[in-house]
Amino acid sequence: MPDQNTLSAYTLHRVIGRGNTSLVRLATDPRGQQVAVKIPHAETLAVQDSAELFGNEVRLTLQFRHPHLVQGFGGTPFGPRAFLAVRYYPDGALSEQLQRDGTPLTLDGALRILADVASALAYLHHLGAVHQDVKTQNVYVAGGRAALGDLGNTYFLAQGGKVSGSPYYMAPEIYHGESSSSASDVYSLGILAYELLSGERPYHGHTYEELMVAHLTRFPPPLAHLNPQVPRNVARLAELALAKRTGERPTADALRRALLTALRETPADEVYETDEKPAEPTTRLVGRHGPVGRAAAPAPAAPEPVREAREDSGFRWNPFRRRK
Ligand SMILES: Nc1ncnc2c1ncn2[C@@H]1O[C@H](COP(=O)(O)OP(=O)(O)OP(=O)(O)O)[C@@H](O)[C@H]1O
Repeated sequence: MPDQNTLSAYTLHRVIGRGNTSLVRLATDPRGQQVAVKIPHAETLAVQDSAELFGNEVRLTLQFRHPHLVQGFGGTPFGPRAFLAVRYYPDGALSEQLQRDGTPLTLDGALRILADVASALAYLHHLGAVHQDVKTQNVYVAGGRAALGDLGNTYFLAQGGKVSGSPYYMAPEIYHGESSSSASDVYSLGILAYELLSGERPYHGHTYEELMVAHLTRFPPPLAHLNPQVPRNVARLAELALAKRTGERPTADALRRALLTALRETPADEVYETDEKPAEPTTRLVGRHGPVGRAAAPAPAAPEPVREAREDSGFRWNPFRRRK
């Protein structure tokens, strides 16, 4: 069986997407299974910061393992043959799906996507990591279930990293140039919740400055006014997620529980079986946010060689085990 961490192991087919960092092609892996292969643009590799972002995405995608993070199969973080093979989503990103369909999600469909993203964030936060780029462009949905992708800006708090985000989703503290934290991800999740549950983003603006003013000074209308069907506790927590002060926001796990309860499920504790201890958060953080829409490079995370996640990853996620 060819080594899944070399690009030559994949048969490349048509281009399915193009982002700022990479070209994405449909491919078949050595087992004949369809995958999406991300290949960095030449310009990405030529600039150290953007090459590091791509390398970071490759390493973390292969390191983390969770049903609601886009699954990585193999990759090479650096060099002219750098690439990342991930699960293929025929409908593309959620942003594209929403634009194409033109119809809003059903209430349960939106609650489910949000519960899945909240679950992925709770996992990252448990490990001491911050995603920093929660938005519809980075959510992928298949069969109604969602996975969060694009870990390029993700970093471990204990190791420090550059703060970044996308202006429509960025928390007030990031606009202030302060450090990001799990609460900043929760804020972005709150924006996503508004968007999916009401069909509208809570804050608008044509420029970075207009969006900054909106995020720093305005409050969105109550979710219940926009969509009276949204369960009361979900609306309350989604509004709290948009609190200007980080300490007033709920955790991703509290949102996950409220969303599952609204879906008439009993939320179980998620147990993360891991060989490694979650990184200890530290107050020392570096960096300021970068230009609109594009992140500065995070500090490299765990200095591990790229591995096939399935066999080697230390993290084992077991949704069925309850914590005593
Ligand atoms: N796993 C996937 N399955 C299907 N389509 C995908 C997948 N990953 C990416 N795409 C398609 O490729 C496009 C570009 O991907 P993505 O946004 O991840 O690119 P990028 O250059 O790495 O990111 P960025 O623009 O944030 O730097 C997406 O909008 C989507 O249409």
